[in-house]
Amino acid sequence: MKTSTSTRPPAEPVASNTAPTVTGRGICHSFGEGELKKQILFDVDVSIYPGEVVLLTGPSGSGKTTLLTLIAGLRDVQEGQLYVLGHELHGATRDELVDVRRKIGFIFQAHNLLPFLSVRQNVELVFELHPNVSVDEATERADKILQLVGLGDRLDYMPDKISGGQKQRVAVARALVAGPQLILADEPTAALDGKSGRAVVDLLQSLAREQGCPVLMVTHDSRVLDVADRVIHMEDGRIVEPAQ
Ligand SMILES: Nc1ncnc2c1ncn2[C@@H]1O[C@H](COP(=O)(O)OP(=O)(O)OP(=O)(O)O)[C@@H](O)[C@H]1O
Repeated sequence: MKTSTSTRPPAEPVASNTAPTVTGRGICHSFGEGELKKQILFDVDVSIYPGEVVLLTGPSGSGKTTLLTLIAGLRDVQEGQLYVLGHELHGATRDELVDVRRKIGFIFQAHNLLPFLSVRQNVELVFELHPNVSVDEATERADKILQLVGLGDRLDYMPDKISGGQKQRVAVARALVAGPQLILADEPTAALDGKSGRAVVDLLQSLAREQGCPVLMVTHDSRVLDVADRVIHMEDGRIVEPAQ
């Protein structure tokens, strides 16, 4: 696995011989049927390389979340080619999609913590998708990553007893705990004040880089633009800035 340190310069050029983690070519996507059918993505090309932090920006409704959920294997690819972590998602079976999702860490605006599970249990839950990881190992790995995100003293707290920023850090820990090969984040700082939002993206950047996996983050938050190695800008379902 590629490793990097905090001294790694931002926007380090990606070696041209590095295989992309994500390659999309000619992706089109529509919602609805018949007369109500509306095309949302038009011929989108996108590449994401190991180790980079890429921001996906653009006005509301421009198709950012649709693209992110396609890459996540959460929607069927209708048209175009989309390779994620070596899998072609167009025409992929359910099992293949589950396999891809297992390798991806997701962070959403609403952190989606389960209110009846403790901080530690919310993170351990990820291993439900990894039956080869024992309960003891799941606990050990959850505790370790929660220490890393600064929540080692909140392991047994319930979500309603921690702050919004801490909840989002639990969500980051959950996204990273299984050693993902790609992190997809949709507006991870939207619900946070400036300081907490900054802490979350800094953490995401440094931890993601330590684990060597790329981050693709949808954001409207101009306060976090500086974490980007690259910005992909979308308008009306098209990428208007070069994708690579
Ligand atoms: N499940 C769906 N069914 C029908 N239309 C949808 C669906 N999901 C999204 N859309 C439409 O697709 C368009 C793009 O939505 P998308 O969520 O991808 O945009 P976005 O750029 O992420 O916007 P925002 O920044 O507001 O989250 C919007 O017009 C939206 O209404």
